[in-house]
This record gives sequence, C-alpha cells and structure tokens, in this order.
Amino acid sequence: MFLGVDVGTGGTRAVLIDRADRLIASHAAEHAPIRSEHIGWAEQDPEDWWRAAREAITGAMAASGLAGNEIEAVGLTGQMHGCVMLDASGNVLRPALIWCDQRTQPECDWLTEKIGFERLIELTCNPALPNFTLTKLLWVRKHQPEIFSKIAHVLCPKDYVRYRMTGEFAMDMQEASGTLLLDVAHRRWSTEVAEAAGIPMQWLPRLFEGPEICARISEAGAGATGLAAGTPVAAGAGDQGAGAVGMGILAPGSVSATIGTSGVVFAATDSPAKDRLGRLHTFCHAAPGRWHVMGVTNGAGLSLRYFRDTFAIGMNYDELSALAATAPAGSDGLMWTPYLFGERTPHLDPNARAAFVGITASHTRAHFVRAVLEGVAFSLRDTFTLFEELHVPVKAIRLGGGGARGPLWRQIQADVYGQPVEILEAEEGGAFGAALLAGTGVGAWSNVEEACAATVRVASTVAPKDAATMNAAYKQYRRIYPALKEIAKA
Ligand SMILES: Nc1ncnc2c1ncn2[C@@H]1O[C@H](COP(=O)(O)OP(=O)(O)O)[C@@H](O)[C@H]1O
Ligand SMILES: O=C(CO)[C@@H](O)[C@H](O)COP(=O)(O)O
Repeated sequence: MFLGVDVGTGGTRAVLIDRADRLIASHAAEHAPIRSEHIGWAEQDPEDWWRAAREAITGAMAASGLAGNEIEAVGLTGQMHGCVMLDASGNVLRPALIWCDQRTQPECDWLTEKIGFERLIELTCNPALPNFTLTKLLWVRKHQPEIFSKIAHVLCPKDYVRYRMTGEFAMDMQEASGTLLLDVAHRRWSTEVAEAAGIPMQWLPRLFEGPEICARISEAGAGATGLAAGTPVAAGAGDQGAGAVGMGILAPGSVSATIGTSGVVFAATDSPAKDRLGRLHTFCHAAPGRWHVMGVTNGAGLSLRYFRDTFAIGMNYDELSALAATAPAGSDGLMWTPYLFGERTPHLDPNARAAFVGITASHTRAHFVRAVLEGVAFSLRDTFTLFEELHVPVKAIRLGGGGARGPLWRQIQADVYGQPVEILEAEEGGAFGAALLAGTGVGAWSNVEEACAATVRVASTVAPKDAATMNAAYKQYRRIYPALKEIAKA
C-alpha cells in the first residue's frame, strides 16, 4: 500500500492505493483561508498545513482500517513555489508567502537587472516572476531584515510537511524548478543565481529525483500520523508534476489541462524546451530524465469559487453548472477575463485585473456563470496558442482538477481547445501521482513510465460540439487584455 499526500492551497488530501491501483481510502482536511493583508498578498501558516496533513493521513488510515506498518512508502506533493523560512532550530520564522502572492514585482525587476533577462533564462530556463520562491526571499530581505538574518533553511510547502514527518530537509527537481534557484537543464542548484541574489547555498535542501527515497518517517512523525517509524518517503513533486504523473503525461505530445485553484496546461518534453520570452515555465519533470513546459492561469477554478462566494451564495458547483448550461455557447457576447490574481501565462502581469466585458440588459445570471467557465478555458487556450508558436506537439489532451468534474466545463474545454479531451478513471489528482512516485521508489514498478502504464486509464472522451462559435469568441477574448491593460495599471 502507498500513501500520497497533497498539500494543496485549499486543503490537504491523503490517498491510499494498493499495487493494483485500487483506491483504498482517502481523506481531506481544509486549510484556514489565505491571509491577504494587502491587495495581491497571500500568506498561509505552515503549522496549519502540518495540522491538516495529520488530519488527512490519520483520517485516510482510519477509513482504510490499515495499520501503520502496512504502508510501504509515502509520496508528497503540494502547491508549488511557496516560501517557508526556518531558523537553525527548524522553527518557522514567519507565515509563508504562497504561490499566488503578487507583491514581489520590484524584486523581480531587481534580479532581472542584476543577472540579465536572457542570462536568467539560460541559467534557470525561466524569468523572474512574483510567483517564484526566490523573489519572495528577496522581499523578506528588503522589508523584514530581522527575519531574513535568522533564516537557516528554505523549503516549499510539501517539503515543510516532509520535514515535520521525517526531520529531513529535501526537495525534488520538479518543485525546485519553481524556486528560480535551479539550473533546470542540469538538474542542480544554480550557484550563479544564488550568489547573484545573495542567498547562501547552505539554506537550500538536498535535491532528489521524484521517485527517489529521500527520508524515513521519524519517531515524532510516526506519533503524529499513525505511520510506522522508518517508513520510506519519496521525494515526490510539486502538484503539477505529481498531477502529470497521475494522468500519465510523460511523452512528448501528451498534454493535460488542469483546473484547480489555478489552471495549468502541461506538456511533457524530452529536453528543456525554453521560451526565450519566458511566457511558459520550463521545469524538470517528476520522471527522471524528462522535462516539461507549462502555462499557468493564476485564477482558474478560483474564478468559479469567487463568483459562487460573491454572487451566488448558497449555490454549489453542480447547481451553478446546470444554470450555466441554460445559456448558449459564447454567452451571447458576455466575456470574463480571469485575472483575479494578476496573470502569468501569457501576459506575465501581476497588475492585470479580472473583468466582465460586454454586459447588456439581456444577460442573466446564467450568462455570467457560463462566461466565467468560458473565460477560464480561453485563458488556458492562450497556452495552447503558445505551444503552437513554439512547436510543442499536442497529440492528446487529458483533463484534470476540480474543473474536470462537471460535464459542462469538460464540453466547454473541448470546444475552446478545438480538440477531443480525455477524462481519466482516477480523479485523485496530485495525491495519486505522489503515491505512484512512492511505489516506484520502493520498486513496485521499475520506473515512472511503468507505473503510469499499469495504472492510468482513460474513462471517456468528449468531442467538440461548438468549436467554431468558441473559436470566434476566443478571437474577441484576445482583444480584451490589451484594451484594459493600462486601466488596470492605474
Ligand atoms: N462539480 C464541479 N463542477 C465544476 N467545477 C468544479 C466542481 N468541483 C470543483 N470545481 C472547480 O474546481 C476548483 C477546485 O479544484 P481542486 O482541484 O479540487 O482544487 P485545488 O487543486 O485548488 O485544491 C473549484 O474552485 C471549482 O472551480
Ligand atoms: O503555481 C502553481 C504552479 O506553477 C499552482 O499550480 C500552485 O501549485 C497551486 O495549485 P492549485 O492549488 O491550483 O492546485
């Protein structure tokens, strides 16, 4: 039996699978809401992730009826990029600045000036973006020097949970790619970037490939979770990396579109394929010897959640989707740009703002919900447009995340991408991929490719129905950001 733990943004989820890929049990625990003291800020308390991880693991174990010593290995995944700062005794120094925190554009500008845009892409395959860990450290140095001076270790969210379970400081290559401190092409920390940024190398954890066993459950970790001391823990991957493993996105041509809080279009590559303008992320894959590119919409699933919580209080996602299905494809010209947290792909603009455009007195609430679903899909299509430009092959598209749960959003995605989309049997996301990495780490499968071949199955395919309408609407959507950009900045 293998345990996968996904330290997400909204909550932590634990899943238990056996060697035949049967889901034995799962349990989720919510996190406290994101703290946002100022517009664009986003912080979470690492102690809350550890509380939720304990709850999720003990809940899944209780539901399965298994004893701790029946778990052969643990794999970890989670929201990427968040900056957890620890002192020399391993104490958390301040709340973590998480992936969607947008405050660090000045630090991005400073770093880009210092290293040079092209050199930074040469060294790390990526540009400086406010989402990336390093820029968050630079903000703390400038604004909270008393905290910065006490830092002894820097980790990402799931790696902090690993530290609490095992006492080890470790990180996988895929996660490390999103720190902006990794030499992605050579799969090692970039001393040149660390030195230029003024970050001591000894703060950085040891690096491992996704399936490698990098630690074991400690006595304290065992006491807190019910797992057995000594249980092997695989390095795992960031949520997008582990999610791709769980969806079998390994070979060039296979692509996923995942709508969680964020939205990600992810393509596997067999070498580090860089975008010289930095609009796509180029990261190490969780499978050794592979890489991937991905485009990210910061506020994808978040758009629907925000709409529900602000304008449709008391309605659930299924009710909202059923309402949206009563409006026609194209929402009679009403459009939504999902830039609730600024935007990454393709605009790289933390000042971008969300907007409904084209409202008339004929539009009903149904049109508004449909426009939200369509606007998110348009935003993900922007990444497919970049893939075309950069000759990244797209042979088959698999859908993942909460956005793949309802039939309408699946259909809208097929229509907007203009291609059939595949729905998978297992819908356990990154936690499932993390469990596969753990199983691979202890030899249940000889490599990640074999693990995916044995466990990932397509359940159904959704063909496009209204591709022409949605193609015309996408052309209109592309005109909104350039038209509103200057207003949003003001
Ligand atoms: N039944 C559903 N129908 C349509 N969308 C859904 C449904 N359930 C969840 N979602 C969307 O998925 C998002 C959550 O996705 P999930 O993958 O569970 O989250 P995260 O990765 O952020 O923890 C929600 O914000 C919502 O937009
Ligand atoms: O920033 C990224 C990837 O670059 C996000 O994928 C975060 O890792 C959060 O994921 P979700 O909560 O949306 O699943």
